[in-house]
Amino acid sequence: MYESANVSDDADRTAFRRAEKKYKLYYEKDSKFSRRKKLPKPIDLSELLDFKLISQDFNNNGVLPDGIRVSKVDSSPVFCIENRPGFYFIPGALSLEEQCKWIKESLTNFPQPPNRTNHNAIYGPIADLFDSAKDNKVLVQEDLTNNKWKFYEEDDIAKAKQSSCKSVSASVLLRKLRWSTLGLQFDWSKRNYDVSLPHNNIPDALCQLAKTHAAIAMPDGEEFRPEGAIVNYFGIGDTLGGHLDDMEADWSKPIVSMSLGCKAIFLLGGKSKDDPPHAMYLRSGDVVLMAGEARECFHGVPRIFTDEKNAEIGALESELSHESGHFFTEYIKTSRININIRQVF
Ligand SMILES: O=C(O)CCC(=O)C(=O)O
Ligand SMILES: [Fe+2]
Repeated sequence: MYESANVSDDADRTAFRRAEKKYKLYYEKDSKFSRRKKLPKPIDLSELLDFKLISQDFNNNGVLPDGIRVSKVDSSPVFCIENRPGFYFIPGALSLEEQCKWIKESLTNFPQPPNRTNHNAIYGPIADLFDSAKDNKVLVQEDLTNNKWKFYEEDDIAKAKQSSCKSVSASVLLRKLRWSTLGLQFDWSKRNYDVSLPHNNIPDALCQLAKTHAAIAMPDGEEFRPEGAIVNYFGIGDTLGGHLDDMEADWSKPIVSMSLGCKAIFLLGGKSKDDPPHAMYLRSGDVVLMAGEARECFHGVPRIFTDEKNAEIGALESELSHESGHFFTEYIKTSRININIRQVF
């Protein structure tokens, strides 16, 4: 599912694949700037749905583009796409304060054991990754036979080098953090929930937030039960390939998906990858729900924007640096985090 920049694509077999390729980050090859600074190739953004603009237009003039409906007009509107029943878009659902809170949690607490991350397979459980990165620590392999790793102060690293232990800096590991799992642990190798793995419940505040936003997509009289969540971390050039989330038992229940940090392009395809996808922006604070038929639709993230103009995180950056210092801000300047919350059973 995950890809990094510079991976060459297969043939453009499907409409979904062609859209992924259209929006993905490629760099100019022969730019005169190329030796100093890699220059992203320009892309055509004219076909993107922009729910922030749609929302402004709706609030000011009561008009909607063809094919877009409003599902509920409460304090803020929830938008639907006519030919994608079960898909809901809530622009700016999270306040700046909420965005800051969940960015910080995603970097500090969510990757803590027993929650699993993409690093588990190589290093085993890693505690305190964020603080260790902040303190310039280095993870050193202490015991080759049992694959045991431990953080050391940078100054102690000479010892490790002498004894030719493998080592990797915490800041590199933080940059390479691609996912963590909350609540019931999802096993990516088997693409299944492994209920035998130790786990903590999803934090109450996150459950409450998910329940509130899920309500509009829930079958009448039922309340959403958050049981598992996957946190995706995107750096420059990272993408999430077209996929279905089909390991949950009851597809009438929504996946609640929150966007944090740099703006992204989201592709919502149909039930076949041959169906041309809708492309739309996802900004920090947007919430998307996928329930019912939309659970059967291929979707993915071919692009995040990390340049100042397109990332659209000015307000978030100043709020975050104001309340939490520059380390979180530096991370989020070139990153996007997505928290998607699921009812598993
Ligand atoms: O990053 C996103 O917005 C989508 C994430 C997603 O589809 C997933 O984790 O299954
Ligand atoms: Fe997904």
